[in-house]
Amino acid sequence: MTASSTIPTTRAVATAFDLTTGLTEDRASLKRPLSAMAGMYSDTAAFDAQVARDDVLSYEFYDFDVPSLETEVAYGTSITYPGKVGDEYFMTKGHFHTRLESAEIYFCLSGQGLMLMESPEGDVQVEEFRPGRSVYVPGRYAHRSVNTSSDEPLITFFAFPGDAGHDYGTIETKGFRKIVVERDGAPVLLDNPRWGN
Ligand SMILES: O=P(O)(O)OC[C@H]1O[C@](O)(CO)[C@@H](O)[C@@H]1O
Ligand SMILES: [Fe+2]
Repeated sequence: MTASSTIPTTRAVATAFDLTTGLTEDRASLKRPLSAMAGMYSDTAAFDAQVARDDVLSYEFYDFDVPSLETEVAYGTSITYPGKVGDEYFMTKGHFHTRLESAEIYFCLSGQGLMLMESPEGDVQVEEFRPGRSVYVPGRYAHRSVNTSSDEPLITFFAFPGDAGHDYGTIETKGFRKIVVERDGAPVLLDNPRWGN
C-alpha cells in the first residue's frame, strides 16, 4: 500500500475530508469488501453464507499522501461499517507494522468501537473508540479496529511513521488472540477459538 521511494516529499499536501464521515472527494479509498476478510472471522459458515448473500463493503480507508520515509508521516481516514458475521462485529483485517517498533495514533471522529491490540509475546490491550478520543497504539502491537455500533460507521483519523509498512502475514495465518462478539447487546472480549490455526 505504501509507495516506496527514497526521495522525500517536498511539497505541502492538503486534503479536505468530512469530519463526521471521514470521506473525501480528493482521493480514492481502498475498499475491503467482506470477501477480502476470508479466514478472519471465527464463524466461517456464517461468513460464507453472508458473502454469498451480499458481499457488502466492510471497511474502506484513505491514505492521504502515503509518504514512505522514516522522517515522514503517513496519515488518512478509516471507515469501518456496522455489521456482524455471526456474533462478531465488523472489523479491519489488522496488522503488525513491518518495522515492528513503529507506533500509530488514531483519533475517533464518529461512531463507537474498540481498538484491539496485541504484542508478539501475547500481551493484549483494548481501548475504546468514541468521538473525540485518541488511541495511541504502541510500537510492536498489532492493531485492529472493531465497530461495535449496530448502525453507525466507525470513523477514525490515523497517522504513523512513513516507513512503518504493513505486515499482514501473522494475522492472516494465526489471527488475533481475542475476538469481539455481541452478547446481550453489548461487546465482550473472548478467547479466539481458532487462534493459531
Ligand atoms: O490495514 P488494515 O488492517 O486492513 O486496516 C486498515 C487501516 O489500517 C491502516 O493501515 C493504518 O494502520 C489504515 O490505512 C486503515 O485505517
Ligand atoms: Fe498500522
